Amino acid sequence: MATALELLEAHACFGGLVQRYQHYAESCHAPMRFSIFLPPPGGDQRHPVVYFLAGLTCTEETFMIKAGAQRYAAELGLILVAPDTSPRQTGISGEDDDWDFGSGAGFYVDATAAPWSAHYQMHRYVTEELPALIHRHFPASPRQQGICGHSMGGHGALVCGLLHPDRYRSISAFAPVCAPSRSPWGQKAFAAYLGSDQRRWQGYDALALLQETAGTSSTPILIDQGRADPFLEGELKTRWLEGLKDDRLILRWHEGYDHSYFFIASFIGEHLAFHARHLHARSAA
Ligand SMILES: N[C@@H](CCC(=O)N[C@@H](CSC=O)C(=O)NCC(=O)O)C(=O)O
Repeated sequence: MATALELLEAHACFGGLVQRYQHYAESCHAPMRFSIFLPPPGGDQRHPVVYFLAGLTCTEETFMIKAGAQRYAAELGLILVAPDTSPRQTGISGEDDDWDFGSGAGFYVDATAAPWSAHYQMHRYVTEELPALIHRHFPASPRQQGICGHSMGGHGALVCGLLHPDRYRSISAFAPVCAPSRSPWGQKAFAAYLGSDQRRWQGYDALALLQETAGTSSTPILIDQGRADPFLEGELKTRWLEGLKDDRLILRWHEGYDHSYFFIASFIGEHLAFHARHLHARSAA
């Protein structure tokens, strides 16, 4: 049976449309919300899709409201999809106690440890259930998907893209948590969602996956990082990527930029152009 989509709001935007929806997610056994930007319609044309995974404390609204991405997506003919960052109101004890854990902090993993495993299946939701739903209900091209994210969502974008090279043709990230199994945010989340066996964490660690897939995957990756980001040394570990010498990876440093959406807004146009270049190239191939 096709999933019912409940429209929560809709706004005209740059000749296209921003909409926000709620639906029941089978993977999370919970209602989930997402925002979508649909570019101006072009006949029967199906559009490439860029998924944006937001960071800690964000919702499905944050990117659509703060990043200023719609002007670029309208020009490039891209659909943008921004899911919420976790299931909410699941009834799990303590889910709302911390800003960096539980609600708003799903870390884009499939939890294996109780009680989180009952609902926190964000990896499957983002990589399987949501794309299937988007392709069913919107003029999206299933073979032209890119994925982008910020901070916790930057980790999510790198991990989803690296684990599923067949599903995502381009990957980009702003200030990603590059090695969550060695950062306090990631360690707190992974210990609860995946259990204490740290070998399991490696499957969701972008740095480990970059090393593991070097030479076997060619998905292009763009990462932007501000040098004035207060989380750079403690949480993000972006400098560790510099040693990789990975041909897939473009890592750009920006003097004076911090961790905020002002940083994202400054470079989102270049990220979407990067995705459009690779996704449109695929359509022609
Ligand atoms: N509340 C925290 C800061 C939370 C924060 O900075 N969240 C970032 C993502 S951090 C990594 O995933 C964010 O995107 N916030 C939303 C926004 O609108 O800026 C604190 O007080 O330190």
